[in-house]
Amino acid sequence: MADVWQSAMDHAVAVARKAGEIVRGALKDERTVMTKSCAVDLVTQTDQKVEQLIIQSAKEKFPTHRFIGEESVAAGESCILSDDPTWIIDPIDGTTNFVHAFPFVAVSIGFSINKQVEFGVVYSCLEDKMFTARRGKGAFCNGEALQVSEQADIHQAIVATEFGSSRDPAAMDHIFRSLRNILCLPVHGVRGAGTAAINMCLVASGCVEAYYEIGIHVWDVAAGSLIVSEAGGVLMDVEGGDMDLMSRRIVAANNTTIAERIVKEIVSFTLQRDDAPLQS
Ligand SMILES: O=P([O-])([O-])O[C@@H]1[C@H](O)[C@H](O)[C@@H](O)[C@H](O)[C@H]1O
Ligand SMILES: [Mg+2]
Ligand SMILES: [Mg+2]
Repeated sequence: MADVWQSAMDHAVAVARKAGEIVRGALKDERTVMTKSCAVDLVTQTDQKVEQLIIQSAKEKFPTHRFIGEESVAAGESCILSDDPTWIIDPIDGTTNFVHAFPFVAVSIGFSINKQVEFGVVYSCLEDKMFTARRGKGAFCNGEALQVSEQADIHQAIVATEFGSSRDPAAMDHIFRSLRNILCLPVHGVRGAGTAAINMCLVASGCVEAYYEIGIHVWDVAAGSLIVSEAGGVLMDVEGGDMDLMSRRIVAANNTTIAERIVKEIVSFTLQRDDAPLQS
């Protein structure tokens, strides 16, 4: 049988590369910065332009597909994951990095069918690394197969996380308590690239053992989640159990031992789900 989703994946790779060129070009110009939910939740015209490019080009080729895009949702579109083929787009993951020219910025495109990610594309545009994964077919970086680290001892691990873009004092409290717990296990180190998608690609590449965060959105992690699992890693909720793409929480690790050990140390909290009904 013909591989019906391959042409969508090929298109995602091509448009992510084009988007990356736009991002690299925009770094040469002054960037106009706007804010969304709070003073540190940044967006630029490049985020919006890149999202439009990805959605328009995919809509032309695949008119029946659905789209969830970070900047479209910010503009009031709904964020419901249905069983239909759906493109889940973060046009610039790492907008704060982009604004400051901190060199980790990604274009992230996940594609789901029946609420399951079928392929994921993360283009780390400043490193020129194209991460791809297809369900059941492995994960790759610039065509080379990826494999997670074999480390099972948390004391020998590097763990990635982020502070996110909320400064809600109660949430910060939980975040710092989790961070302290994990640092003091001790682990070898804690790192953060400033982009959820690249952190997940680092797990898939075997450079860090795990990444966790509470506060991410579906567009930050849809593509990366498949890249991690196809590289042999595992996904979990921060309280253990299955990861839920719309729950805004994730643990992505090289194996279950490391994931469960991290879960024990996370002081969890809940946020409004991505698919919560829009408030009028
Ligand atoms: O806003 P954006 O740059 O696309 O995405 C953000 C980045 O991935 C950041 O590392 C993470 O901490 C936030 O939770 C995300 O929202
Ligand atoms: Mg993002
Ligand atoms: Mg973004």
